[in-house]
Amino acid sequence: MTARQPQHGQEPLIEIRNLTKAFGDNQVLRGFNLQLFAGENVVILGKSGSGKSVLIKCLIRLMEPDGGDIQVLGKSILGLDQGALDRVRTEVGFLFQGSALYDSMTVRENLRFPLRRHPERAQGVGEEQLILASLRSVGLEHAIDLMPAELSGGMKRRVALARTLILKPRIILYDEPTTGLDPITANEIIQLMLKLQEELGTTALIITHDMDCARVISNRVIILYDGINYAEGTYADLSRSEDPKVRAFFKDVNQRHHASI
Ligand SMILES: Nc1ncnc2c1ncn2[C@@H]1O[C@H](COP(=O)(O)OP(=O)(O)OP(=O)(O)O)[C@@H](O)[C@H]1O
Repeated sequence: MTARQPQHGQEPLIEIRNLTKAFGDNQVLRGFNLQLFAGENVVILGKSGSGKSVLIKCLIRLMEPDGGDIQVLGKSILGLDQGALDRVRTEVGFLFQGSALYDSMTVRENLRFPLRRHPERAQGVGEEQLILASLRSVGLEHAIDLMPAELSGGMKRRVALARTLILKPRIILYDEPTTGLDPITANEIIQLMLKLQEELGTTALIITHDMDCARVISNRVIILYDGINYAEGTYADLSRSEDPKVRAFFKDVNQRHHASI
């Protein structure tokens, strides 16, 4: 399966304008811009320490930016109070790096957790039905009574994804979705992400180091370099770029490619 081409609507679901963030003298974001349109998978590539996590944390206000603006579904989120922010967060699901399941809870209880914070999502359907439907969408209905310790790494990632999906977010932020998985399991997660894009029409912003993931999943790639959106394009376009900083990202991939022909 390959990434479905999105229909670019008029309004981006997320728009980041001129975002800045520093820690003392360390100016991490220096005017980052991004538009995320309905139905697309956008990958942000950046080397270690370039500010990818800072960017995604600002996007859900786990961290306050110093300047710029972040609009989600047409509204600036920077001035929102906690209640309004919680409502926005039901539209923006976040898949944490490493799954972050509660170890002392079963899969069912892990999935019930977000519903307790947002009971309105289960109204008229019922918690159990939503939990089952969400597990079904990741192919893990049978794991409902298991504990996280009984799951493989790939299953944990899928349960975490089901927990994110249960609130039916329009946008999913994936933080390194394939890190720590073997190549076969990583590919299963990538295929699942594509299936969700296809079947549920989700829109995704994906932070990754994994060039295979970026190649397969992305409709568009943005390179975060020196605190800005340094380069942008399809994976295929960027992989042919003459810019030395962009080429550095694709060097290993291109070498592998040339070695195999
Ligand atoms: N809470 C913080 N306090 C001080 N400095 C921070 C904080 N969070 C991040 N930084 C700094 O911001 C910079 C960017 O960090 P960030 O974690 O966003 O990088 P990254 O691109 O996600 O890296 P990686 O790919 O290794 O996860 C780093 O120099 C880091 O030390």
